[in-house]
Amino acid sequence: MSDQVILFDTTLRDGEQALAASLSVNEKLQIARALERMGIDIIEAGFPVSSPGDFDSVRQIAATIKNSRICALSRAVQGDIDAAAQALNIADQFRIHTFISTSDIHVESKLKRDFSQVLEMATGAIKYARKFTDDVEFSCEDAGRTPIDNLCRMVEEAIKAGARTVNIPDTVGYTSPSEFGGIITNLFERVPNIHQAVISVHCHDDLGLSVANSIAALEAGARQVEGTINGIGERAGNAALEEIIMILKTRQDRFGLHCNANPTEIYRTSQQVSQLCNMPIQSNKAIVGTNAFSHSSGIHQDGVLKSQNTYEIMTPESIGLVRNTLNLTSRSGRHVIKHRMAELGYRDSDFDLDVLYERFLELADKKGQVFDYDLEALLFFENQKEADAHFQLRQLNVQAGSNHFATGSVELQIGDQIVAEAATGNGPVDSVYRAIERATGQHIEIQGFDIGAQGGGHDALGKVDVTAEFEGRTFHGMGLSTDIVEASAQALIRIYNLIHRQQQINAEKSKRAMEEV
Ligand SMILES: CC(=O)SCCNC(=O)CCNC(=O)[C@H](O)C(C)(C)COP(=O)(O)OP(=O)(O)OC[C@H]1O[C@@H](n2cnc3c(N)ncnc32)[C@H](O)[C@@H]1OP(=O)(O)O
Ligand SMILES: CC(C)C(=O)C(=O)O
Ligand SMILES: [Mg+2]
Repeated sequence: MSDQVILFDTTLRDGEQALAASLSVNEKLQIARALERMGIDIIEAGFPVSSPGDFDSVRQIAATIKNSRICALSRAVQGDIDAAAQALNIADQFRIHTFISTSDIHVESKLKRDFSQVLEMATGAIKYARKFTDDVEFSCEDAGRTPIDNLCRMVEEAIKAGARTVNIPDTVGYTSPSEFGGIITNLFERVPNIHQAVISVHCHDDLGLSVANSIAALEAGARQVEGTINGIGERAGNAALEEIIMILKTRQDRFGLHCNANPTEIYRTSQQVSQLCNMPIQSNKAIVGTNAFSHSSGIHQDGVLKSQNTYEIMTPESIGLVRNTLNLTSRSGRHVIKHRMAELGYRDSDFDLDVLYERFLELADKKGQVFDYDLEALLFFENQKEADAHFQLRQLNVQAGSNHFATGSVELQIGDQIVAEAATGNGPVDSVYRAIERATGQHIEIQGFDIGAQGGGHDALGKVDVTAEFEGRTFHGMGLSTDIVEASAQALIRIYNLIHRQQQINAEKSKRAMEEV
């Protein structure tokens, strides 16, 4: 049996299912590019039938990404498979992933069918998907709770029908490692044609066992593993792919397995997913948490000073976290910024050096020393900006104290018009939000408002994340500034722009529909 493990990332599909605000196409493309660069073999880009937005993003990702194979999900029904094929067929090679539940509870209570009907739907869907591509993956949803006889039967028939990869998900994170590894061993012992397909696993983290279960399955012979960056996903999430990669790399001595991923891309990709998805990383999270490589107590610090590997089983550098020895201040030039960005894993094409340098100087003037997390936040914020944004914040002023209402005034560029407005409010942010609302003439229902500091100290960059609902969809805007009121205004303006773009798309669609009539 091969010792190569295929890495399948589903951050953009299963991961995205857990987000309050869906990602824009541009945001999904940024994540797909980072995954490609990390060496992920298969990227599950979405579930095209679920919405026109998902369809468009799968199509654009399939058109853009060349070094990872793009995959899309479909239920075991022809309409879903047609949508997946149409979204993917812009790429030379692609994978269709079709699934149906196999556990008694899902078959009876959810699908309201019997097992033989489900077997027929599964094999019919696989054969149909094979009309579009040789690379068809089939998943037995809720395999972890499926009677083993039924699971063996389903796997055997799926392979006969043409599935090249058969995925065994622990959909509700129910099994223990020995149990889940046992399921895979059983399949290898009992399914006669099993070696004609790659056996994959897809574990959820409801009991905190998703990574342990995935590893147990690899030990038992599975050779594809599915997961998401930072473990984001439905409910408690999916197996964290960065943890699996580092287990395979760090414990090669024990497992003897290889994967294509470049681990030095992990840190940057993890940060990007966290920022774009508005999902902060718990500080003690394995591999990518801020504390994952810091040592607090004297005995540990003494040990690390004497020999780093007394308490570090891997180095921060191995995941792309490179310690800085150069102070970045307003006296620094473009060369050092470029050098540091390269050390952090960014390529020249990831940023416009002049723009980044200009933002860096503005920040350095305000706070003195600029840290890595500041640089990364500036880059992230710049990447979010659009030159032709309909709404742009030109100026903002606030008067606030402890005794009175605050007064905020703003000057916005809206299209080619300059609009100025002022309002009072309950605190500076409220007054500015009211002034923006007056200037735009449009009310937006805010659902979530989070202020955080990017880095430590009272001069840290303030990061504001806002989520807001408009016509049943949730939008996410982020703002970044040393002034939290300005960061709050930027986040709201970003939402106005996202909604404006959505309105334009809707208007174009109804125009096209009218023309067709
Ligand atoms: C374990 C997982 O992560 S599965 C993936 C979950 N992801 C999503 O659900 C993506 C977002 N979902 C959607 O956009 C919508 O639910 C859609 C477009 C997929 C379907 O929407 P609707 O047609 O309105 O159906 P709805 O979601 O209410 O119900 C699901 C239907 O699909 C059926 N179904 C569920 N899974 C499957 C499957 N794998 N194959 C075939 N049918 C299925 C259900 O039995 C139900 O059918 P019913 O209407 O006959 O009872
Ligand atoms: C669609 C399948 C693979 C899934 O996400 C699950 O079972 O958790
Ligand atoms: Mg899942």
